[in-house]
Amino acid sequence: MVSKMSDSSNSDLHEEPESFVIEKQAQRRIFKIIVIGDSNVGKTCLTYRFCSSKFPDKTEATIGVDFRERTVNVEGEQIKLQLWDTAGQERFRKSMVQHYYRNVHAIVFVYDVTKMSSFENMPGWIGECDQHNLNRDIPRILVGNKCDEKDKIAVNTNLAQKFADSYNMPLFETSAKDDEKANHVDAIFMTLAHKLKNAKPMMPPYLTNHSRNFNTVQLGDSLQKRGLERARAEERNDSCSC
Ligand SMILES: Nc1nc2c(ncn2[C@@H]2O[C@H](COP(=O)(O)OP(=O)(O)OP(=O)(O)O)[C@@H](O)[C@H]2O)c(=O)[nH]1
Repeated sequence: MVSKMSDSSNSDLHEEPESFVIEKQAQRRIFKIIVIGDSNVGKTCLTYRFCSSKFPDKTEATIGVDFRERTVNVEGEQIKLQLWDTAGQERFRKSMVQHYYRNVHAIVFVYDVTKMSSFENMPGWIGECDQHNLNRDIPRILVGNKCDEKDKIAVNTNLAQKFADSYNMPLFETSAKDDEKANHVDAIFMTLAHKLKNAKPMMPPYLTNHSRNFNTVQLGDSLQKRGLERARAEERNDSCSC
């Protein structure tokens, strides 16, 4: 069973005096990344792969949210990525939803490449972020998981890429399960870490004002779906032989 909280650090702090370690940790920037998408797409496995460097033996549907952390070195700075692995099932999300969306620094949207409905639901997840006033400028990444299931692929790369482009997000197709893709999973989160490091300096989440109000315009459902429709239309044009 996966652990609720793990911190895999690549720093060599163990050899430093305790007071120095505490001081260094106090200065360390923490970035909150939420991982969202349908139930069963592999959010828990992806975050576990990144934080514990392995595929979990067994997982159960996430209830509310699980947290995992990993400290990474980005261009000489130790930054802590705090991953919020959110429940995909509506009944396990309800009570926690407000907490997910506070003080978010980056978002990872996950779908299952073997399940078209999980991709088709992406506009809904993006819409949920908009409804909670998440700024469109915060880094976002689209991840198609379970690429190891080569015979079952239902969402082709071209369609996913067009969709990602329409939202200005990078697309990563990967597998939390495939050991050979472990570096790839790391690359996804490290891409975000680099983007976050170079963003404006931010206060750690525990120092920010939780009741902050945002003025982002909320987008309607129809606008959310337009990205998916546009990706589909462009794909039809691409595959037309005329
Ligand atoms: N083949 C394959 N199976 C995977 C992969 N990642 C996850 N799985 C399996 O997919 C199932 C769901 O994985 P989870 O990580 O629990 O999915 P989740 O998105 O966190 O689900 P919720 O907690 O309900 O939101 C499990 O049986 C995993 O073993 C992958 O990369 N490849």
